[in-house]
Amino acid sequence: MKKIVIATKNKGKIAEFKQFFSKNNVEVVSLLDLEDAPDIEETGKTFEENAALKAEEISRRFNIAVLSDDSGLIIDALDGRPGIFSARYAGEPTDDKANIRKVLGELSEVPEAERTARFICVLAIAVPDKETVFYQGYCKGTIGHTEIGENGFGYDPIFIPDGYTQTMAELPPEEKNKISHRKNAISQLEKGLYSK
Ligand SMILES: O=c1nc[nH]c2c1ncn2[C@H]1C[C@H](O)[C@@H](COP(=O)(O)OP(=O)(O)OP(=O)(O)O)O1
Ligand SMILES: [Mg+2]
Repeated sequence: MKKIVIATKNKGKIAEFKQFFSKNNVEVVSLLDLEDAPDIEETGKTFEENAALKAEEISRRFNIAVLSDDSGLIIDALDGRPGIFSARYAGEPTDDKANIRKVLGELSEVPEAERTARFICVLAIAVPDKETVFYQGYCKGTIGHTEIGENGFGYDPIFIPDGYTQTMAELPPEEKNKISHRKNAISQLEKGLYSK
């Protein structure tokens, strides 16, 4: 079976990548499976820089091709925050529930029409001695008033995708994986790889 190494420790992302790649019969290997995988500091100023840091560090260290995912939530009423700080918005160590509380608190006075947001996913592919390439995907929606739903991860319980009345965390995983920023980035990646 073919393998793909993904430079992430996020179990939610790993589950989604497993679902995406299962249709190609590709086994997903993550940093949780590698011994001595480092914690990579995300010191970049953009999603691209952080995605590159993660993919290139693991690619160099193990001399293999690596995919990484840097993603986050961009809220219009918060001037794009939490953005690249999505994972550590309420401080470190990362706490999804605390991040959600902080966002809902900051939006408490913001009316319905101004609660627009989007998820972004930037994928980087690093190959030893090659230039890193990037693919991007978005998913637009609005931010709800309370957390609802048990599926997914991160900000899913407060994100209502456009065209839906439920939060992303209420959708079955197969449904999220048809419309998500991650799915849209994977589609760009497939287009990019197969058109060359
Ligand atoms: O589909 C999603 N549904 C809900 N929330 C999401 C999603 N996708 C990203 N997010 C949030 C979670 C985290 O707060 C941040 C990603 O931060 P990000 O640094 O890319 O990932 P991470 O630190 O969790 O794992 P890692 O860096 O090991 O890949 O955006
Ligand atoms: Mg991270």
